[in-house]
Amino acid sequence: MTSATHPTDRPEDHAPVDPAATDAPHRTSETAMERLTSIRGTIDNIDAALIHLLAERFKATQRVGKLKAENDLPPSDPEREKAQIQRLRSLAEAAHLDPEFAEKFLTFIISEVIRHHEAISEDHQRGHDA
Ligand SMILES: O=C(O)C(=O)C[C@]1(C(=O)O)C=C[C@@H](O)C=C1
Repeated sequence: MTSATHPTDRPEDHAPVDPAATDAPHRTSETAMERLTSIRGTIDNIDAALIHLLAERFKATQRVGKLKAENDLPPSDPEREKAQIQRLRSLAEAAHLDPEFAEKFLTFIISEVIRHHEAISEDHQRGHDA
């Protein structure tokens, strides 16, 4: 088997390569402050991407919240959450990210989503009771 087709060579199995994170010889002429600034540029780009991804995720979950309220479905789905946690823990392991952190992060986001679902459901009920 060639290395390109090896199952562990999928790009998603590796942490993204940050060229500013290495101590390659060609970078030794840079000062520590220049390197710090360069790495912080990468961090700022990643933080921006995370915000955009979270905004898209919350737009999708707002649609789920409305669908659930209109169809009398409960705000939370523990079985779905169990599957999501298992999936993200294994993705985290493959990406060399702490799976405990990945689980806490997902649980934190989902608890906020459930709060939104409950608010949508209460609004929906109020609309029907009025
Ligand atoms: O998939 C759902 O049923 C959702 O409401 C979305 C979501 C999530 O944020 O991923 C939120 C709450 C549920 O307990 C499970 C998953």
